[in-house]
Amino acid sequence: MNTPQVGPQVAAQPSTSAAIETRELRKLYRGRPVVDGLSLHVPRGEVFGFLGPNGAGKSTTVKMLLGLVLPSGGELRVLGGHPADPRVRARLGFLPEQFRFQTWMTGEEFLRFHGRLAGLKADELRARIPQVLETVGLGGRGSEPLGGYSKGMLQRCGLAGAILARPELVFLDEPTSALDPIGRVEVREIIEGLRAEGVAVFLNSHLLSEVEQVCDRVAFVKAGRVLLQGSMRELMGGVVPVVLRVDTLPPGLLDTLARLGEVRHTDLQTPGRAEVELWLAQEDGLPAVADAVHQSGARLYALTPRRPDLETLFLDLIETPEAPRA
Ligand SMILES: Nc1ncnc2c1ncn2[C@@H]1O[C@H](COP(=O)(O)OP(=O)(O)OP(=O)(O)O)[C@@H](O)[C@H]1O
Repeated sequence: MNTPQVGPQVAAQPSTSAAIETRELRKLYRGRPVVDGLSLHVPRGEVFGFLGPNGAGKSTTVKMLLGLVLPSGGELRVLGGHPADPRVRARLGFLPEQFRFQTWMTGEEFLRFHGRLAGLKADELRARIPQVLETVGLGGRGSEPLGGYSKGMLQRCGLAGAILARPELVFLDEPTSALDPIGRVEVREIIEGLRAEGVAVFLNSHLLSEVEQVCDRVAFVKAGRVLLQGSMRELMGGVVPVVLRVDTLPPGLLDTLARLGEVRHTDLQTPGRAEVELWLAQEDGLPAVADAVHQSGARLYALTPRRPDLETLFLDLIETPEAPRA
């Protein structure tokens, strides 16, 4: 796949408004709240991860943001307007999790159909379709019927459809569920390419490692409420987890490390090798850790800052019965 050129050529309403803004958004099904006072803020050009357990209300939220489901209460603005407005809708892209394809169409026909619905002209589509097929790794396969595509190819084709009309905001619902590891990396690159073009991406994914790598900020939802939202660094309370690997732990080294940060885990299972996970208050603490190891006489083999671990945070939050509300 190539880095996409998908940014808005001419923004319909160039604006400083947020990509998504909701306040106390609610949806009741048969009197039961499934989205229950959801307040979100997603700036333009940001990749936003929307996380939560099954049934948390993620898809319902996305449907409301797309104007496909009517909210029961609260406010929402998408690209500064309402998603029911065709001028706003034309600037949105969407890859649903359960895509139903017209299997008798070829990939190109499918994209032409969606492009025409999005208001693109025939000559624009002639240039644009091969471009997006190339971007999603389907270059040269567009003339084949969708009925003969693999699951991964169909998901790539759906992604091509989502970015075809150069949207300013793209909703991707589990965009890599059918993809192999190479495909996942490629989709990550596409998302990064979208961000570089100033396109906002709203990403629903259960693959937390994927979200961790690509998202600027995330929100955790449970039972239709946001438990927490912020940048990865903010969510971790600003700490920098580091892993250090040494040949041995001389007496006193662990105490010194505990004065520099919080020792979270030690692994002394392997002879001739010790690993310590240390949470530092800031990155500036790293040289002092290296000095402490050196002064203790141990040999330092690795000192690796780690990105915050979303999975640990997710499980902590989701499993806490009365988790705090953002
Ligand atoms: N059309 C509907 N009618 C009645 N209940 C619905 C409807 N759509 C969703 N729900 C209910 O709303 C709740 C939230 O569903 P939703 O699909 O939004 O969750 P989700 O977070 O996307 O879940 P998953 O991760 O499993 O896809 C669920 O309990 C679901 O049964």
